[in-house]
Amino acid sequence: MSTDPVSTIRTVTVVGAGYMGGGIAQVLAMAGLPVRIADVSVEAADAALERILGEARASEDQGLVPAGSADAVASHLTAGQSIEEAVAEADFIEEAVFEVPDVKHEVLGRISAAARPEAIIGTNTSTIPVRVLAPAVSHPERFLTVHFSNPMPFIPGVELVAGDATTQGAIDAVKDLLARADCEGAQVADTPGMVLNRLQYALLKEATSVVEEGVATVDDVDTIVRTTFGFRLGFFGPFAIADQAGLDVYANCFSTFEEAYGERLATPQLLKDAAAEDRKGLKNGKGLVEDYDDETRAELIAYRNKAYARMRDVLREVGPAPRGTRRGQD
Ligand SMILES: NC(=O)c1ccc[n+]([C@@H]2O[C@H](COP(=O)([O-])OP(=O)(O)OC[C@H]3O[C@@H](n4cnc5c(N)ncnc54)[C@H](O)[C@@H]3O)[C@@H](O)[C@H]2O)c1
Repeated sequence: MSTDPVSTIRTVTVVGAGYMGGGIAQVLAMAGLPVRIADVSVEAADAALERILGEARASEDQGLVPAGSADAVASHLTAGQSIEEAVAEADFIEEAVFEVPDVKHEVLGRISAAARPEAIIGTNTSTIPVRVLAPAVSHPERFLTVHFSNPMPFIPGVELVAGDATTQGAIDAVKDLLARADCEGAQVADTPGMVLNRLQYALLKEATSVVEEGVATVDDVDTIVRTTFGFRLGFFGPFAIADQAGLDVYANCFSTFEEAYGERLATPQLLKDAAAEDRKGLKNGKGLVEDYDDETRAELIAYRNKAYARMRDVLREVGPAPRGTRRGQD
């Protein structure tokens, strides 16, 4: 028999209070939700609680989170005695144990057996499809991937993936929870690696090829990424960036890529269609996925310029990242 998942999440349990689970618990407790954590043992959960409270205090002392955040975490976060005890009353349970399907199956089975049937269960898996994990859960209509990013207290984006049975109500309840915690959820299809890691790993793969081919050193790759398109990514995604550069420019560049690298970097159909419709992006107001009237265009350019100018200020203030010892030179 199917059960409607809760429509408003008021209490949370995080199972697996390691690096990610600890950060997730911290952020949700900071947002004022009662949060319980559970781990392999009561000792592990207690130790995680101490660690999270210390991290919350340190973040506040460094001015990285609003004043009062550490107290909010201290008053909202508790450690459970066991997975079963910790999940019994929760509206939402987030599983954040090791990225090993068998371990996740076992833990999700225990969570679903002990939780209320209407409790929503999320998995923080980075790569495992929902359809692989859903069989571990009874009432799969309340199960979905809720993939937070690292370091959780500071990165707001969350990927959501519904399984075949997941109800829209469960997705909406999680989106509402995320909004209350100042996070932003985006729903994507059930594929290995989803969107974030597929794009991020594609970048690493191409960066590795560039170095292996002797095109650039690791340092030069990093410098180019940080100082050029990486600069834009805090504000815009790839489609908006293409519109701003000019779709005709992109089409010409893809021709060169296709000639050099073949199918792997061939012109995407979306861009071919745009060229056929004389879509040039911001320059003629006809973009890849949206059109821009003159007023929006002017506002967008002003926003972009302000964003990048401020980005330079932030980088000057924060300074370069500390470096380790280069391998082979120690
Ligand atoms: N580290 C990242 O950058 C990152 C980013 C996004 C998503 N994730 C995903 O989050 C999940 C957790 O990753 P992490 O980096 O926090 O790992 P982690 O090793 O820091 O934490 C895992 C926690 O799960 C606990 N655990 C393991 N088996 C358990 C069990 N049977 N019962 C209860 N607790 C158990 C461990 O004791 C540990 O505290 C993984 O699925 C990972 O892919 C990680």
